[in-house]
Amino acid sequence: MAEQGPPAVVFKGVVKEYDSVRAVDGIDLTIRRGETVALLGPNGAGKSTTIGMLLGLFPPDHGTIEIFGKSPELAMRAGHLGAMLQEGKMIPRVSVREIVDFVRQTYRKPLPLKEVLQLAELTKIADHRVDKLSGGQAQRVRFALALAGDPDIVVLDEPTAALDVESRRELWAAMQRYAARGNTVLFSTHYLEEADNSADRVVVIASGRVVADGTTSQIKSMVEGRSVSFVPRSGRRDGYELLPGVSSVEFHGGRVHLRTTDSDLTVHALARADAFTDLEVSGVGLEDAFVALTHQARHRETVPEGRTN
Ligand SMILES: Nc1ncnc2c1ncn2[C@@H]1O[C@H](COP(=O)(O)OP(=O)(O)OP(=O)(O)O)[C@@H](O)[C@H]1O
Repeated sequence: MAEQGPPAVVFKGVVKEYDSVRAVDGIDLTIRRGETVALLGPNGAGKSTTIGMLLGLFPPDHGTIEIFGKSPELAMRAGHLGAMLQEGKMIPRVSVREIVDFVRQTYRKPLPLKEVLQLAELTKIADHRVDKLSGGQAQRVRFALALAGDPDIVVLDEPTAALDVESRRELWAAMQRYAARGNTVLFSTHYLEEADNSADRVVVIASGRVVADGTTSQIKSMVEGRSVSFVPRSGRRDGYELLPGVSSVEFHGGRVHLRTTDSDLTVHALARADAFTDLEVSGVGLEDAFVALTHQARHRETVPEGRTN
């Protein structure tokens, strides 16, 4: 689809500090209209702070943020943004239909009630009381409230935290229905699998910076190679770094874990030395890529200026 007008979101050199903590440390990020983007990072990476500034809840200390070319405050007032933040208590004694309809009516151009209920998969439980719902159903109600004003962009801060697998699946299906209408979605998550399954693009944040940005397969390929692990036949713990292809060596639980750029060469050399039992060779998953990228970012931080490794 051709892009019309300014991008959905543009961050330029955005910095936010709390006392001595630099929560966001120079983020540059453009999100195109219609993209579904996962903001992926460990605890304390700066995801919630980034989302808070995007929603205009507090301003950056440095840099600029534009939503469709407008400031976050103006974009929020114009109804471009819908948000689902981490946990909020449900009002007791009202039904799903009543709360969704109430919130709809606070907007100038809300989505039809029937459509909101369908998008969030709430039609069957529209008459249930909101304080009697399961965790997953309650999250879908929060999602419906974020959609009620028909926003162009919906922002979800760790929407599936504390949900079971089935509830997560239902919430992602609801989100994908909304994205399929051409809307832009930005969500934060710790669940690497969710980013892999649900997002067009993954932005990895560590220590307040973007450390990787691409499709999940691009991010995986940034951490090249495969993982080879085995139980050493002789109990030997040294010399593995000299094997062909090997880029790192770790020991856990009685096993040797090698990362290698050429698993065939590495395994042949191990076989010639009759060095292993219980061999496993696997590709690098997003989990491994994420840990390695975060580690690289931390390493760069601790390397004195002028050094390259
Ligand atoms: N109000 C605040 N006052 C002081 N420090 C804060 C405040 N909010 C966040 N921080 C700090 O800023 C850093 C980034 O926090 P933030 O909540 O943005 O990360 P996050 O990636 O969303 O983490 P989580 O996944 O745990 O929610 C952390 O070091 C955090 O302790």
